[in-house]
Amino acid sequence: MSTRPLPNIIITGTPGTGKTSHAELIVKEAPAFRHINITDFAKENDCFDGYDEERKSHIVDEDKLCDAIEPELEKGGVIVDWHANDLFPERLIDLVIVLKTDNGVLFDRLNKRGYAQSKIDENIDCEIMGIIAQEAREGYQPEIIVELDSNTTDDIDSNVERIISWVDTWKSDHPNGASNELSV
Ligand SMILES: Nc1ncnc2c1ncn2[C@@H]1O[C@H](COP(=O)(O)OP(=O)(O)OP(=O)(O)O)[C@@H](O)[C@H]1O
Repeated sequence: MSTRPLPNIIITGTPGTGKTSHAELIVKEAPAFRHINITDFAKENDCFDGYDEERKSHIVDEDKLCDAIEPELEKGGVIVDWHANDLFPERLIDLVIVLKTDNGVLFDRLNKRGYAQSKIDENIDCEIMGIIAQEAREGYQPEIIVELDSNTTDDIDSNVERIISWVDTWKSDHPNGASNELSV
């Protein structure tokens, strides 16, 4: 039976909420983890299926992506960084962090990136409606989903501290790792 010695954690949220900032700090504090930015991973593993001109973004072939990432998740210790979250196999995911940012703060971050107004509006609407948290609830058990504020750099520090402390608890609860098989 294959096991993972470290948990897999999804860091998700509307674009600009701070997924990459959190993932990078977690890996700095806990170097046994690997940060996988799904946009980069999809590019490296040829998982794109066309380009959305309107949104100016690549369309990901989710089946291909799942096939490519599954062996990585089976090894454990992956921090998945992506706005979509419910396509990763539930049996391989231990914690889902949904980052939330106040509208005004998010607007400033996206505006600073030079996003078109339509793209800013789309992302702010996504945040207001809680689309990403809803998606997480559809894909995973409620007890592994945690919503955290990401408005300030102090939030990043305290969130990362909380996540590292959760990892320590997970490790003591799973001295032999977690099973990669589906539990029935
Ligand atoms: N909690 C925070 N406090 C202050 N600044 C933040 C915070 N979170 C993110 N930022 C800033 O907002 C910008 C976007 O952050 P980041 O790239 O981490 O977001 P993201 O969710 O990974 O975005 P994307 O989905 O587009 O990759 C960066 O300039 C980052 O420094």
